[in-house]
Amino acid sequence: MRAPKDFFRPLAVGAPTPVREVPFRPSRMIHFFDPGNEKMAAKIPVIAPTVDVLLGNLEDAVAADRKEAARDGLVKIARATDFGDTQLWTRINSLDSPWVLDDLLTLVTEIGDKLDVIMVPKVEGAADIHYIDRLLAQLEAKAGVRRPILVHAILETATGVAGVEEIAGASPRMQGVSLGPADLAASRRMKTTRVGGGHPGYLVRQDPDTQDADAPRATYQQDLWHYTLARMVDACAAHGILPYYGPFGDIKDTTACEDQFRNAFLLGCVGAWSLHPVQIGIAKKVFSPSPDEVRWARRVIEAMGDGTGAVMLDGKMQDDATFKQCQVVVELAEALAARDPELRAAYDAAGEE
Ligand SMILES: CC(C)(COP(=O)(O)OP(=O)(O)OC[C@H]1O[C@@H](n2cnc3c(N)ncnc32)[C@H](O)[C@@H]1OP(=O)(O)O)[C@@H](O)C(=O)NCCC(=O)NCCSC(=O)C[C@](C)(O)C(=O)O
Ligand SMILES: [Mg+2]
Repeated sequence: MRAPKDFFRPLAVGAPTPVREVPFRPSRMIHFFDPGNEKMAAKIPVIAPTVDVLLGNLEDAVAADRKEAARDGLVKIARATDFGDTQLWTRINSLDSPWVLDDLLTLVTEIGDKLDVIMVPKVEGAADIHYIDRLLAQLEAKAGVRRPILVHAILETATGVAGVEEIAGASPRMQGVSLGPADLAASRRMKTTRVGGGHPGYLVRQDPDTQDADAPRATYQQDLWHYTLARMVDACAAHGILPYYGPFGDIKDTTACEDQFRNAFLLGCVGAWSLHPVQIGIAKKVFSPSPDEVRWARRVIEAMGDGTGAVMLDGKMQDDATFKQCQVVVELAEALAARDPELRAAYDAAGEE
C-alpha cells in the first residue's frame, strides 16, 4: 500500500499523471467482440457509433490457437477505425496465462493512445492491480502515451469478492468493476451452469395454507447474484469508481436479460456487457433513466429550491435526501443525453409535457 501522499504519483518516470477522479463517460453497454473473428470485425465500423464502449476481447471465448490473431486483429482495427466518442476497451488474458505479458506489451506500445480501459479478468486482490499498475506505467512511459490507461477488474473468484473493497481502492487507475458470474459460480462451486441470470431452483415458497395443507403454494424465484452485486456496488461507490453487471449468456432470452440488467441498474450499476448485437438495445434502454423518471426528478429538484427542508409533491414527502436521489437521476440523464440525440429529444419532450 502506497502512502496517501504518493497515491497520485506516476509509477514510472515519464508516465502520465494518474487521474484524481474517474471521468464519467456513458458506458451503458460494453460491447464484446472477438477481434480475430473476421465476421465480427467487419461489423465494428457499423456497431461503433451505436454503443458506448467497444471491447476487443482477448480472454475466454477466444480459443487458445486464436489468441495471437485476436491481439493482432485488435491492433489493426484500432488503427484503422475512427471511434468518435465511443470508448475502446480490451479484456486481456488472465495474469497467470502465457499470453498476458505479450497482450500488454503489444497493446500499450502499439495502440496505447487509443485504449481507454484495460479489463483485467479473475482479479484476486490489490496485489494483482499493483502489478498491472506499475507495468502499465512503464509501458506508457516507453510508448509516450499521454493519458493514463484506466483499469477495470472482473469479480469472478471467491477470493476476489472477499477482497472487493481493496481491489476497488488499489490504484487511481481503477475505473470500475464488473461481475463475472460464470467463473465466479465455478470458483464458489455454485451449482448453476448458466452465465448470469436466475435459476428456477433458487426460490422461496409461500407458507402452507393452515386450513388446507394440500393447497398449491406459490414459489418466487430469487436473484442468485444479489449479494455479490450489492457488495460490489458499495465497494465501487465507496471508492468513486463505477459498477457494472457483467454478461447475460442466454442470448435468446431477451426478456430475462432485460430484467437482470434492470435489477443491476436499480441497484446502482451504470451498465452491462452486450455479447451479441441483440443485447445492445436492451442495455441502452435499461441503463438510460426513463423520460418519466427524469421529468419527476426535475420536478422534485425545482420544488426543493435550495435542496433543504421538506415539501409534499403529489402526496409524496420530499426532503434533502430525495433531492440528492433526484440529482443522481438528472445528472445521469444529462451525461447520457450529451452523446445520445434520441435521448436528448425524449428528455426535452418530457420536460414540455
Ligand atoms: C454468442 C455468440 C457465439 C453467438 O454467435 P453466432 O454467430 O452464433 O450468433 P448469430 O445470431 O448467428 O450472429 C449474427 C451475426 O452477428 C455477428 N455477431 C455475433 N455476435 C457479435 C458480436 N458480439 N459483435 C459483433 N458481431 C457479432 C455474427 O458474426 C453474425 O454475423 P453474420 O450475420 O455476418 O453471419 C457470439 O455472439 C459471441 O461470440 N459473442 C461474444 C462472446 C463473448 O465475448 N464471450 C465472453 C464474454 S462472457 C465471459 O467471458 C464470462 C465471464 C465474465 O468471464 C464470466 O462470467 O466468467
Ligand atoms: Mg470469466
